[in-house]
Amino acid sequence: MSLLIKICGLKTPDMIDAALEAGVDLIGFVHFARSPRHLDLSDIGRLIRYVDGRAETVILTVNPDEDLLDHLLALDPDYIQLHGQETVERVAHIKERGVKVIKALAIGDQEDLAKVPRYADKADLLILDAKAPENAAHPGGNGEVFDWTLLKALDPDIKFMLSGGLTIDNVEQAIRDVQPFGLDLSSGVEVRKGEKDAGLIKEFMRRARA
Ligand SMILES: O=C(O)c1ccccc1NCC(=O)[C@H](O)[C@H](O)COP(=O)(O)O
Repeated sequence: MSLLIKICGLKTPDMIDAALEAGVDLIGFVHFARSPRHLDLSDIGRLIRYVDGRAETVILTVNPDEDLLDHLLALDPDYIQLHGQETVERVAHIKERGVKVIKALAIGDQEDLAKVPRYADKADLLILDAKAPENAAHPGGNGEVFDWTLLKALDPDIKFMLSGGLTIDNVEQAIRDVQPFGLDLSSGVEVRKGEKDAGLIKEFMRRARA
């Protein structure tokens, strides 16, 4: 089965077109004010309508309260991605609202693996991402790679998307070494923080699918 690939932090119809042409499966929009990829609700709604079912759509947010969740669900994304400290119970509750949930977990050391099986049982998709540096303004999208060898200790039946610092230079090695179910990336296909590049998207996808 081919790898499931998500690109996060798309902001314009042009870049959505580039991602769709390159064969990206999941298009991610960031709703987190401190991020250079942040979009307000009306822009996210407009871009979800632009995608119009040509790929699945994801709204990424961090520790959303019920009020924000109501607004996000009204935009009718395929997935909500939770990139904060949301509990397993919170994941289950959000799924009960009738949307698929992606849970991102930060992996920095062996201890971080302990929580993975519980979330894997509840979330529709799991992203294993690098821990953000201490002074980071946002918990993801920092271009940091974590030690992939940690994942050797994980139950091989757990499906996850590998994330954190993926680029055209390391994607082939990542696939070879980790053999993930999917890939998730953001800054690796940007020329500046928050600015995606069609050529990098195309080349990343070519190498990932090769
Ligand atoms: O991308 C952001 O700006 C962001 C802000 C707040 C929370 C999460 C965020 N991104 C999460 C993602 O899904 C990224 O794709 C993932 O962290 C990998 O990012 P990168 O290392 O830049 O490829």
